[in-house]
Amino acid sequence: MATRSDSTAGNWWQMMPKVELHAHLNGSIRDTTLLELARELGEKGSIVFSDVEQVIMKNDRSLREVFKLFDLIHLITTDHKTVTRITKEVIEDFAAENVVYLELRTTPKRNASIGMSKESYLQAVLEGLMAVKNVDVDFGQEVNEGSTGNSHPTNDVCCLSNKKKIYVRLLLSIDRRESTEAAMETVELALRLKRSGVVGIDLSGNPAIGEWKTFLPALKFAKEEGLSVTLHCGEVPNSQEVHAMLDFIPGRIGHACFLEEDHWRKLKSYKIPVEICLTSNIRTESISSVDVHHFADLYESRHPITLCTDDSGVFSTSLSNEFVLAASTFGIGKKEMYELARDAINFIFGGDGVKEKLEEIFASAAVELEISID
Ligand SMILES: CC(C)=CCNc1ncnc2c1ncn2[C@@H]1O[C@H](COP(=O)(O)O)[C@@H](O)[C@H]1O
Ligand SMILES: [Zn+2]
Repeated sequence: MATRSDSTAGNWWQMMPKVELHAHLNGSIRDTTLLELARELGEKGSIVFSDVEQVIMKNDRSLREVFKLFDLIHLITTDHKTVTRITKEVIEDFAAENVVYLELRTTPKRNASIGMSKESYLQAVLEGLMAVKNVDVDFGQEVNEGSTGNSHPTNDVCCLSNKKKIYVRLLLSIDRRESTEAAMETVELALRLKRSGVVGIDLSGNPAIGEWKTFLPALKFAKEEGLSVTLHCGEVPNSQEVHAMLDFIPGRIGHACFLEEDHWRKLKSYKIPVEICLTSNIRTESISSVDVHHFADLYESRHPITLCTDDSGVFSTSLSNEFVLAASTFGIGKKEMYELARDAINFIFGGDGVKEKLEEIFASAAVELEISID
């Protein structure tokens, strides 16, 4: 894998504030970290390092291979200490390229052999947010119930003025391998952690596995209880499921690669925002080449869209890189790309207070970026 700090992204694109709404924690892991952890496990004899190295270093991956890689990543990363480390690094990496608001999603995992429950997995993620040192992280945690003071403290409230700041909110993913009960457990966990920055639920995992009716009760419950929901939708051809997903009217959908004409009509009439992951779709061959990507049609028809990385580590990309790719492929100017980045504020699952702050950040960045906003 190439490194994710991409020299082609250029400075202006890195400087531009960005909103990332579709990033999987374990897919955003630094490849240097993944290799280091794999080497350690190899030395302990738990895995054969050279086998792992081969899978990690492979650049083009089919859908099946991507999910094989995820199983491997989970084998390497899933203990509390490592989850904390990865979370910390992922936040630092996004903040370094001026992502100012990040909705980070992850699948709470249970691993009885190391005493891990879905809840303790999430605690390890929260510790990762707290562990970030070089950036202020506002993760929406309400510490002092009933207090009229700052209900959104950061990891380090003492030094706010000197550091970059990133707003981070969490989405808990339901894996398509899971049962209705397991999905429900994740939603209940999300509800318990609402005060710790969890704002919604995602449905992801291998799209060739699982049935919509298995997840629907948990997703309905999430919606009824005020959690926002985003769905991986149309990653493979599955007309019935796409219809059912759109009729659920989720807060957003991701990918939308295999939608047919009547799906597009429905999507547009419901105005459901789409998380666009260009590099991911090309790498997994869901879309044959970037110039025929549905981004173009959605952008031209002014449908709500937002550019995202999906798995910046696995697909060797960055959000700045996704903006460069869209701008160069579709011939879109900097001002329009800035507007695309800014308009993603409308589709975040975080509250109105955060939206206002983000509007301010974008407005002041416009001056620096020499963008004149009307
Ligand atoms: C192959 C292909 C179409 C990839 C597109 N992208 C994805 N589609 C569906 N689920 C995903 C994708 N990328 C990551 N995930 C989910 O996110 C997990 C990794 O992050 P985490 O462990 O939840 O922190 C994966 O195991 C998988 O369940
Ligand atoms: Zn995804």
